[in-house]
Amino acid sequence: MSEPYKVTYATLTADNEDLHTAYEAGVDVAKSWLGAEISAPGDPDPGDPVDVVSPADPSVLVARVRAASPGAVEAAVEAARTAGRDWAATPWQDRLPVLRAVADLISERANELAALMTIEVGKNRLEALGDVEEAAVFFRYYCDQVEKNGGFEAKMEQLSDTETTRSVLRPHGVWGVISPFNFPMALAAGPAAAALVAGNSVVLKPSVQGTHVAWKLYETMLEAGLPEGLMQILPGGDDVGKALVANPGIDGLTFTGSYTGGRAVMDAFRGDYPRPVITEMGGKNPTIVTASADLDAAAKGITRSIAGASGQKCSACSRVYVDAAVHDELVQTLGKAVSEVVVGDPLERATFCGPVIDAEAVERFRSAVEHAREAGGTVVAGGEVLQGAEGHPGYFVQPTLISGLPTDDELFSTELFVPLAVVAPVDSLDEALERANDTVFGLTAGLFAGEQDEIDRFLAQIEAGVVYVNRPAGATTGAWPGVQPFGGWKGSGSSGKAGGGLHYVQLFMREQSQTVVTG
Ligand SMILES: NC(=O)c1ccc[n+]([C@@H]2O[C@H](COP(=O)([O-])OP(=O)(O)OC[C@H]3O[C@@H](n4cnc5c(N)ncnc54)[C@H](O)[C@@H]3O)[C@@H](O)[C@H]2O)c1
Ligand SMILES: N[C@@H](CCC=O)C(=O)O
Repeated sequence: MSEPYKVTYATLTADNEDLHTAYEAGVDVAKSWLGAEISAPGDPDPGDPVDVVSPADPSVLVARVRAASPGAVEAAVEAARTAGRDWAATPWQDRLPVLRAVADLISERANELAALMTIEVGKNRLEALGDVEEAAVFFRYYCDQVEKNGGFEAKMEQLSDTETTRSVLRPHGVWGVISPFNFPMALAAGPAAAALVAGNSVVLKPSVQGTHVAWKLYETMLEAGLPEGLMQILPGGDDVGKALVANPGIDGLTFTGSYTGGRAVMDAFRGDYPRPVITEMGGKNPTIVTASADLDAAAKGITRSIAGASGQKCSACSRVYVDAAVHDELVQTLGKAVSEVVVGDPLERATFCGPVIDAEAVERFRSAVEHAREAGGTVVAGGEVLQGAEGHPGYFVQPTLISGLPTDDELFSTELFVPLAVVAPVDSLDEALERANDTVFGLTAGLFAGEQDEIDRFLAQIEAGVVYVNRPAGATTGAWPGVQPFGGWKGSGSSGKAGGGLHYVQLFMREQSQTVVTG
């Protein structure tokens, strides 16, 4: 019997046979779920059916999704408000066991949920298992935070013997949670868990392209014993998200997705008084490599962050600034590593890079490569669209590295969300830091360097919320709750507090100062 395994995004190899056997059994279960019809529970007037297909093979129907009607949005918010009253009044000590049971049931079902995710959004098995386990860990971590902080209730100083004051963090009410396609379990579960742990109820609007996984999360939460009504789900696209944002019954909102979507949500979430809104948005994440760096480690970490989840992580590395003295050597080593990435059916054990999500993403890739060539760049590795080639019926592209472009080229500033990075030489760490920071984004960043002084300067000057030094498991990717709090600066995130960190649950609560005079 081999050792029990735990998959995180930093898991480098998976030679544990039990893991693969269990995942493959999960594939059989997930296949039996395919083709489900999904609409908001009790919706009398859902939208026309939209087919969600597998990006690895669009002939595979994953789910037929009918968007929530305006009436269903109203009903979900109202039901969440009603159920939320009892939940908010439930002592935190009684809320936590329910949410820990949710975490345990998610972990128990990890293999079938991960397999469904592989089919629905194209993640390889380790990435998908990591995504599911991260969802469970979010529930556990936020429960632990509430417990460690005594439910965020504290006695304050006294001005007289007859007066006592407590500071209490209390829930807001109903939270809207809008989630993206690329972490269809973890990034729906994370904000939902924090809201629920804090005593709120939740209305979830997942991405259309991750609807089936989000639906299974919803079902799992109910089956684990979450009180009826507390968690609502609204299938559908941006219009359903907009209807949720416009609903005056929403007391707080989290949005995880693109920069444009996040900015639109922040503008639209207005009402008679300000309500909390947390937006987690895109990235254009740089890695800096100095002349003192271990170039093999750099090539490994950067490759994982270019090609992991097919470049569809907000944390993906898409820019590399390397000291001119080692530029050619790094480009050669990195180019080789990128060209050796195994691209293919994400259900296969050997695959590292599955498909991108849809035809639009393939088109973004194709036009970026074309632009790079026209602008005088060199395609060092990859560059080809594989869609339609032997064994690649879905939206497959090659992980790609491009050199030789000027650093003001658009490929250094636009988030593409495909497995493509540009590399450029710099004359100094100062120049690298200036270029790395010269963006609206500030999500993640990596450094490979051998000198302590370089590490200190990077940590002091880089403008990003999640930073890594000398990390072959992922130059810019692979944060884990309780280990690396994950949140963006600047245009990558609005709250300045990070998911899976020490200060996140508190964002879902508001402080009440309670002074009581006796005698
Ligand atoms: N910072 C983070 O933690 C983080 C994590 C994951 C993904 N992302 C970012 O998300 C993007 C990829 O995900 P995506 O393509 O699903 O993003 P997206 O912005 O297209 O959609 C995200 C969600 O928002 C909804 N939505 C979009 N516009 C809306 C609007 N105006 N009002 C209400 N709802 C709206 C969508 O239906 C979906 O559920 C990338 O930019 C990536 O960097 C950021
Ligand atoms: N938390 C993930 C990224 C989530 C965004 O897509 C990471 O750290 O790589």
